[in-house]
Amino acid sequence: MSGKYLLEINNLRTCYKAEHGDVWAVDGVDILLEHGESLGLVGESGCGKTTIIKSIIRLLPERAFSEGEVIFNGENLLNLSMSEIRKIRWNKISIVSQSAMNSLDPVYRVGDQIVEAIRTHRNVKKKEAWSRAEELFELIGIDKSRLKDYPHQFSGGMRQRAIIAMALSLDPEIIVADEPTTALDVVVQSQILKRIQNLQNKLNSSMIMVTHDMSVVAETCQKVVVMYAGKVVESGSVESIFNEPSHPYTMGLKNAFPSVKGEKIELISIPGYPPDLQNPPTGCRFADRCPFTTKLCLEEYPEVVEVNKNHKVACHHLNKVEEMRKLAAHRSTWETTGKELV
Ligand SMILES: Nc1ncnc2c1ncn2[C@@H]1O[C@H](COP(=O)(O)OP(=O)(O)OP(=O)(O)O)[C@@H](O)[C@H]1O
Repeated sequence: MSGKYLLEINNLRTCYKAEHGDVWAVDGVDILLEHGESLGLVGESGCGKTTIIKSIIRLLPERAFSEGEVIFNGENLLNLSMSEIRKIRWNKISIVSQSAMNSLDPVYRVGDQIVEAIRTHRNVKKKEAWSRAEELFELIGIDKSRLKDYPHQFSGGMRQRAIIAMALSLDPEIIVADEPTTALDVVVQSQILKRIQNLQNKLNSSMIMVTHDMSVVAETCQKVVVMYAGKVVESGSVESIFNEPSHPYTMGLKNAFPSVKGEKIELISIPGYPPDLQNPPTGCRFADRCPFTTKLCLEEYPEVVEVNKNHKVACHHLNKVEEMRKLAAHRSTWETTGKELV
């Protein structure tokens, strides 16, 4: 273990080479993850969240490449050979993905699949691996007798918990949960998120939670990174970002999801769509959807400024942030997108 950070992503840029031109889906992203910390990577569909994860563990398609640094335990993962990266994937950085529920093989008992996963990476006897699987089922709250069941005998929520057990089976240093609960109903979703959070605390592993839902982040994370169109627009502690959102996009995202504390707030969605990443604007990428856009926003990409301890924002209008916050809470504000309101 070296350094303060377990994972340090510096100026990560990832490009997909498509027929009609290059798509820089991730464009200059910095992320710092500390030991034992849980970080929420949040933003609308298509903003580059999954691309960041695929870049970290080098699972990009052939016609894609990354630049920059992804330092994990002192090594730049982008420079490792495929055989070296395979030793890290799953073993040290494990993924619970969007489609994980379908990744259990229907013809094998769930327990055997966990045992198999453990024994592929660790030189242990079957019996020892089975005890580990029992221990993990206890941790995720499923009776160990159910290890003998087939996946179809599990509910969706149980299947997802079994996948989490599998992801934890090798004591990874980082658990990446990529939209782990989107396919589940709200009640099960909340139970699973609580469980993930408890487990992460108990095991003291670090976590990256990828989601489009701000309330999921509020429930499970300590730190937040808000992405928009391939760039980080705001990052900081959950308290800081929720109490004092400083980028209009974060303010908009907060409006769009029900409060986890159950406070009644009016849900307001952000009108419009993110820009085409094949031809991104020169200025702030959120400018054409932002109610506070000025000429400067259209012309120059804003610098990242630290507004509070470890709370960083890329917006030209931080001098009027309080006024923006007040206005952003009203639906009418978002109906005037593109007109200088402050
Ligand atoms: N294989 C690919 N070839 C070309 N472009 C791609 C490819 N995969 C993703 N993209 C583009 O990269 C951008 C980022 O996609 P990515 O899947 O990382 O976003 P995301 O935030 O994870 O979205 P979602 O929440 O929908 O998964 C999108 O504009 C997408 O169209």
